Amino acid sequence: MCPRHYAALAATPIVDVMKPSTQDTVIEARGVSFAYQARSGSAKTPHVAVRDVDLTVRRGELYALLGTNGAGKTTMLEVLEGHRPAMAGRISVLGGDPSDRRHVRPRMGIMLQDSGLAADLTVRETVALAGAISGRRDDVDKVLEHVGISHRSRTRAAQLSGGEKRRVDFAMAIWGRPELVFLDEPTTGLDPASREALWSVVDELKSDGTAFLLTTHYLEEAEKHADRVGLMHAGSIRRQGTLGELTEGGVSTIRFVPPEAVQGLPLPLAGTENGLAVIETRDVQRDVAALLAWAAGHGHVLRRFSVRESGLDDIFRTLGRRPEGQEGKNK
Ligand SMILES: Nc1ncnc2c1ncn2[C@@H]1O[C@H](COP(=O)(O)OP(=O)(O)OP(=O)(O)O)[C@@H](O)[C@H]1O
Repeated sequence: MCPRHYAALAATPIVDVMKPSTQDTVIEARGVSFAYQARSGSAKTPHVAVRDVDLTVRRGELYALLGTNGAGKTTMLEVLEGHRPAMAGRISVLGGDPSDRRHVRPRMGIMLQDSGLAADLTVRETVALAGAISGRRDDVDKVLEHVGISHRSRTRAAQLSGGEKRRVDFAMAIWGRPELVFLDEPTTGLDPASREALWSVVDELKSDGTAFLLTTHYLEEAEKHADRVGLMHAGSIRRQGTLGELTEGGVSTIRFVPPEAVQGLPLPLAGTENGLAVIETRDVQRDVAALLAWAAGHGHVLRRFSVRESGLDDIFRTLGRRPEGQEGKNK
């Protein structure tokens, strides 16, 4: 779409509901755009935060929407949650219009970046109240236990730590095991054990068929738990696919402390880093085998030997580099 088209977006908010392509499709977005209206000043050009995004999330799948700061991830989530009307494109969430609260509320859980808990309510009251409004049934004590916050059930929200508040937010989102859960940076502020506990609940619900749409800045969490990943920059999805598809053909690195007076390495050195020799490879298995055979044959011990596969962070670094207008359309 041309910039002039985007300039017209803010005048015509629409929610064009589409029929999902398959029975398993929980979220389907085609060509979705959203622009924030300029509030003051002479410039009336809206700020396009999401442009022409295609995205599909299927039953039992975790889709991670990753990207640079200000890329438009939260805005896209808010459109799909039904909190902001898309200004172009077509959407189906749970087979209907995400702004139709009666349709989606009983089937969808949302963990916002900052939910703003009522300071005066206890943990138990907060989760029970959110559960009652959700239209889904569950047992408050079981839910608190499930997310590891039952020891604070009688504590008022105002007295909770940041990480404890996140667990309460998570409890409200998964109440009643919804079909679809939005997680906006769910593990920010959680210690490593609490993160692991949250992911084990997500994995369990996923295996039961719950679909998740996640945003996070923790790439390693997306690498570990996402079935598919979309990488966003400046409002568009620049790359989209499984981790394998996204990292295919990427460069992996082998590192080790070079043996004294090393000579005749079977592979070229890419350089050294903090005293470690670094070898870059596109065929890890072949090159690791060659290196270890060489070391064994010459009686060398390769201390601190490690292999780092090409990952999302490698793609991330190149995200902002693609010239505007030349990026491929997401799948
Ligand atoms: N209420 C608003 N009014 C105007 N512009 C906004 C508003 N909220 C967000 N924006 C702008 O829209 C763009 C996308 O913001 P958004 O919060 O969706 O990005 P994000 O990818 O979630 O960022 P982050 O990773 O930093 O949380 C940014 O340029 C931001 O400044």
